[in-house]
Amino acid sequence: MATKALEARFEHLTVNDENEAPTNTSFKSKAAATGTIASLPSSHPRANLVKYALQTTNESRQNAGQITTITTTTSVPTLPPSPVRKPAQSSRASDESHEKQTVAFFDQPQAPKQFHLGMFEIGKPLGKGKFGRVYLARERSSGWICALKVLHKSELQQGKVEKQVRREIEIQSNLRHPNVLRLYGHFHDSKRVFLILEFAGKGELYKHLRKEHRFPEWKAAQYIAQMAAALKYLHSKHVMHRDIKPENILVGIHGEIKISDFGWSVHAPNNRRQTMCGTLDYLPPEMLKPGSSDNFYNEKVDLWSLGVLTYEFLVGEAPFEDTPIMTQRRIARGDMSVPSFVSAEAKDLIHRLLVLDPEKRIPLDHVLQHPWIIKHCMTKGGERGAQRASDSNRKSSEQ
Ligand SMILES: Nc1ncnc2c1ncn2[C@@H]1O[C@H](COP(=O)(O)OP(=O)(O)OP(=O)(O)O)[C@@H](O)[C@H]1O
Repeated sequence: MATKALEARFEHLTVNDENEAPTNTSFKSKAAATGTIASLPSSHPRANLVKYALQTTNESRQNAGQITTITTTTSVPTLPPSPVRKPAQSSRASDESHEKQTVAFFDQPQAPKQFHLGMFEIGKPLGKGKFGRVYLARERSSGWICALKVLHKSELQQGKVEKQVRREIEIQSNLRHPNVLRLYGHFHDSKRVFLILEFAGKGELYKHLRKEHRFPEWKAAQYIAQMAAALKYLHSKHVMHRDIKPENILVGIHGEIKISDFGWSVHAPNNRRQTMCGTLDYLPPEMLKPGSSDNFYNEKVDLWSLGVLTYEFLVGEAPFEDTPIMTQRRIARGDMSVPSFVSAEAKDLIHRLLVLDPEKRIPLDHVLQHPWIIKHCMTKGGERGAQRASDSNRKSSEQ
C-alpha cells in the first residue's frame, strides 16, 4: 500500500517559470488507482453544520478529488521527464526510504532555505479547501514526496484571513510530532502562497469515518490515544488547536493520524483567550458565552473536543448534533447521552472529557492511562495503536 502511494507517476507537467503555477495537472497516481478511500456521497452528512467565524467546507469536500487544470496565458517549456524511482523491495522498505529521504532533504544542514515552485513536480490534486487547492508534489532532486498547498493571495485578502494563514504557518512550522502534520516550509510569488506539507497518504479521517459509519472500539481507542499524545505535545508547546474535529485530521500511510489545519490554533503562553471560532458541534461550553465575564478559556477546550471526537468515532455522529440553537443549549447544559452499544469504559472516558467545568476535565496524561485506552492498546488489535501512542509520547518528549 505504502509503495503504491509513493509510486505516484508524474506526467505532462509544464510550468511557466520557477514562480508560476503548473499549467497541466493531468497526473495519474497509483495511490489514486487503489481507491482505498470512498468518495463522499453528494448529500453531505454535515450539511447542517453551523460554524462560528469559520466558513463551511462542504463545497470543498464535494469538490475534493476532482481533477483541476490551472491555466495560464504564457507559453511554457516542457520539463524533462522526472527521475524514475527504483521499485522498492517491500512496502515497508519503501516507507523507510521515504522517511529517510524526508530527513535527508529537509533536515540536512545544507537543505535549501529558499524554496520555489520549479523545485517541485506537481501531481494529482489531493483536495480543495476554502482558499486553495492541495496537490501531490515531488521534490525534483531527491524524489521526495510532499503535499503542496496553493493559496491565492487575493482570496486570502478577500476572506480577511491573511493573519490567520500567517499564524498557521508560524505555529505549524515549529511543530515536530508523529501525529501532527508537518509543515516543512513555504514560499510565495506575486499571486500565491505555497505551503510544503507532509503528505498524508490515506487522506481525511472524516472520509474513513463516513465510510465506516462508526469505528470499532479498538480503532477509536487507538486514534484517541494518538490524539491525546499529539494534544499533550501541542499543549506542552503552549499551542491550543481549538478546532479539533474529524475534518481536520488526516491519516498517514501507516494508518497513523495527523492533526492538521492550524488556522484556528493559537499560542497561549500564560494568558487565556476569548476568540469565538470553530465548528459549533465541537465547541466547548466556555466558548459559547459571548459577552459573559466568564468568557475566558484555555487549552482545556481541546479536551472537550477530544470528548466530542471520542463520541463521534464510536457513535457515528456528534453528541450535541441538533438544530443550531438546540446544539448550543445542549452544549451549555452538557445534555447528551451515550448509546448502550458503547462500552462502559468508553462511556466513562467520554463523561470525564465532556465536563462543563474545564478544570475538572480529565488531563491528557490520564486519558493515556485510562482503562479504555490501555485495554485496546494492549490487546491484539490494539498493539500497533499502543506502539504508535507510546512512540508518539517518546518522540515528543525527546524533542
Ligand atoms: N498534507 C496532505 N496530505 C494529503 N491530503 C491533503 C493534505 N492536505 C490537504 N489534503 C487534502 O486536501 C483537502 C483540502 O485541504 P485544505 O487544507 O486546503 O482545506 P480544508 O482544511 O479541508 O478546508 P479549509 O480551507 O476550510 O481549511 C483536504 O480536505 C484533504 O483531503
